[in-house]
Amino acid sequence: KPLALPGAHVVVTGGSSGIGKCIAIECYKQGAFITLVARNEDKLLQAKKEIEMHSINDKQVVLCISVDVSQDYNQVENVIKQAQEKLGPVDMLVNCAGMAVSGKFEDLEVSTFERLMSINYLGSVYPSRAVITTMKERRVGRIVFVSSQAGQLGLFGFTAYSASKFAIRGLAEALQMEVKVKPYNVYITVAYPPDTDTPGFAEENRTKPLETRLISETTSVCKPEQVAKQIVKDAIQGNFNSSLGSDGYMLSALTCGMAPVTSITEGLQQVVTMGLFRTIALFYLGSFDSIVRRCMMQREKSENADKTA
Ligand SMILES: NC(=O)C1=CN([C@@H]2O[C@H](COP(=O)(O)OP(=O)(O)OC[C@H]3O[C@@H](n4cnc5c(N)ncnc54)[C@H](OP(=O)(O)O)[C@@H]3O)[C@@H](O)[C@H]2O)C=CC1
Ligand SMILES: CCCCCCCCCCCCCCCC(=O)[C@@H](N)CO
Repeated sequence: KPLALPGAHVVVTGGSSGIGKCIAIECYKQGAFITLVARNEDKLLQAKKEIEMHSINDKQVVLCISVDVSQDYNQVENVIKQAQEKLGPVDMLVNCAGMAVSGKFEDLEVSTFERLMSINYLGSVYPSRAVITTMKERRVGRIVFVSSQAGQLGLFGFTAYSASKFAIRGLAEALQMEVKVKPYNVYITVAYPPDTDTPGFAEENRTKPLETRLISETTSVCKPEQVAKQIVKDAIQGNFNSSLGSDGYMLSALTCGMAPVTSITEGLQQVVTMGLFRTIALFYLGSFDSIVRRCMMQREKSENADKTA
């Protein structure tokens, strides 16, 4: 039942940087052929070189495609066709292209809501839509969506980002029910990574509100290699949920809702731990509220000091 990566064609959107690049490396190390999809060509070529250093045989190929996954469906469909002509039908698609912008609701531009929804949500719909028919016909396939812990709970500063990451889950839950029926043999995975040390994370931190930073620090920053390993493992296995670390585990159990279970053990664990994790969550929520209150008082204080000065 697990997908065999040797010789498989894996497409990674956002594969030129951060988590996506590490996912590509992880698959390449296990013998896959890779298509990287992102916009900037220099970054793509740089990543290709880096990935190729991990080859395990001399047949392996890394193909680069420069396209914006969030703009035009026909364009996305065309580049996927090109990739399939060169490396064969897509066995696994990893939707990792995405970005985060944080700020208070009233401080975010309206265009930021549109942009994050385009990149994080529609940018996952288009490539998936372009590969699904062939996957169902061939009765082989994995589609991975990279959401976020911020796609499991809403938090201060992430009105635009959390919504776009929650949307991915709705898509994945619905799609999963369409494809999992045995004959199709297509499996959907949603990953919920914590803060991860990537170029995108460094960029996002330059404008992050203090509240968002302090609340996020509840979970520690992970290495992208570690996150990638877990995601690839869960995707190969066909697990619907992919999370990392003890807080990742707790969050996924707590927010399982009507998500499908992959094993009886997973279902039993959710049933047994739900009450306990909700209790723990209430304490976390209390601490988040007090962070927000403290920051507000701090701000008022410094504003008053400015006025008197
Ligand atoms: N780092 C973190 O803390 C976390 C990240 N995530 C999610 O993981 C994913 C990857 O994050 P991370 O590795 O940090 O990001 P990076 O910013 O390091 O990399 C983003 C990648 O996506 C590509 N990309 C961005 N926009 C588009 C687009 N419109 N079309 C095609 N490619 C695009 C970028 O290339 P280019 O700009 O050249 O197009 C780049 O390859 C994102 O979806 C993010 O939300 C989830 C949880 C935590
Ligand atoms: C039982 C309950 C356990 C509760 C644990 C709560 C932990 C909350 C922390 C939320 C962190 C959000 C990280 C977002 C990462 C991300 O996507 C950005 N870096 C954007 O890239």
